[in-house]
Amino acid sequence: MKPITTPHLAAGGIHIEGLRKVYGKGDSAVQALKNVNMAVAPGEVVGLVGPSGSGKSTLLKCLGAIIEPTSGRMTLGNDVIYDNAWKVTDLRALRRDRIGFIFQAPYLIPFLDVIDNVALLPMLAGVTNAQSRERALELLTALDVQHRAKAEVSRLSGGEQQRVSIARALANRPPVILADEPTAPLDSERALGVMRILNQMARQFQAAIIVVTHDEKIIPTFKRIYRIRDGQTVEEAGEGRALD
Ligand SMILES: Nc1ncnc2c1ncn2[C@@H]1O[C@H](COP(=O)(O)OP(=O)(O)OP(=O)(O)O)[C@@H](O)[C@H]1O
Repeated sequence: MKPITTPHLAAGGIHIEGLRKVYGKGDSAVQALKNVNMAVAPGEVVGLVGPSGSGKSTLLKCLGAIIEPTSGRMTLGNDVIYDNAWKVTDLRALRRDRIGFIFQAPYLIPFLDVIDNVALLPMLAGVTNAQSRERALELLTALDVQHRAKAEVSRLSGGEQQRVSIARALANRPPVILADEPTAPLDSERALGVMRILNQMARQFQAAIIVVTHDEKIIPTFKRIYRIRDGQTVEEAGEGRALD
């Protein structure tokens, strides 16, 4: 096995120590996460890989402040988010402003055009409409779909919709992006295309990106992988196969 290169997280990134999650109580309790340690630096894309039932979704939901862990510690940049209890009072604002989500399906809003799908989150966060649209257009340009800015989402190809959903995840400039099986339905070429984009976006916007995947096509692209099994993570060096 190759040596591990855990990034130093002097500034930014996400850091998790000894995270545990128990569902239920007593005899029916399930220890979904037993001891998860993870560090992802700004600009880095890591893989989170594990068999069914190993705890990937639970970890992603804890990271995304969708469910509450049982114990442990999570920091985002210099801020302690969770330390045996939430340390942030407004979890909705945390999810909206500091965490970007990318799913297997794009889940775009059908009655908004492309640019407003991306601009909506900054608008909800209090950015003016004009600035939100400007930011959305900048992201759509970075993702090479700016020519579709005024289109209805139903008129976009699947690949274009996926790029718009990546732009939306970046719209509030979150320090962390959680991607849940973003390449599962795609063929090899398109899957690698999405990974190329995620790597570019991580560098350009200094986001720390965590990609949950089973997809053998993209696993060689990661420089670092967290394997999760029975609720525990083990870090290993990936192949980091060049994407460009
Ligand atoms: N709401 C819940 N209540 C009780 N147990 C749960 C709940 N959600 C998940 N679990 C259990 O926690 C463990 C981890 O589940 P989790 O969904 O995180 O795994 P996963 O790796 O995402 O699996 P998959 O790849 O099949 O989606 C499993 O044993 C599962 O049955």
